[in-house]
Amino acid sequence: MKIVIGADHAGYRLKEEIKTFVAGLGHEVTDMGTQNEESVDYPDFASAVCEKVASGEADKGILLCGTGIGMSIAANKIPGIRCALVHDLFSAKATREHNDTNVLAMGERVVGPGIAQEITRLWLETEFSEGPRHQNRVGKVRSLEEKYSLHP
Ligand SMILES: O=C(CO)[C@H](O)[C@H](O)[C@H](O)COP(=O)(O)O
Repeated sequence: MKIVIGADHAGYRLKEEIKTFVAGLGHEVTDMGTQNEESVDYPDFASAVCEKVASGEADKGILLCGTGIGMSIAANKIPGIRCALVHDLFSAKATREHNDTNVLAMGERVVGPGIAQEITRLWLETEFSEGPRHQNRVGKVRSLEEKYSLHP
């Protein structure tokens, strides 16, 4: 898969770990920065990553910041993005199966690199459950996006 990854200063070190890990799984990884621990603003990197996913240039995105919260809030503002903030293996699997998430957010100040790698592996390898109830619900999420982008 084509994976695009990005982080702010508080997620930079975890980004470097996850980038190497994902490339080692055989995926093509594009790094949208940041490239050091100097203070930057997470929405800039959330949008850089999510625009590539929303346009179809990348299959999935991974975002890292201190908590993952700011990244996930910003990512979910972008049409076509379903981003999950995940810090456990159960949610990593469930959010692919139930929500068909296309962006994963994690917090470097919350989880260590070992669990973050296993979350990433499970999230990347889990398919969306094609069951009609999940398709229906994801369809309703898309409808909300259309409704509120027309009537902010
Ligand atoms: O989620 C976040 C903000 O909601 C991120 O954790 C940021 O990385 C965090 O705010 C950075 O904080 P800092 O004090 O500027 O390092």
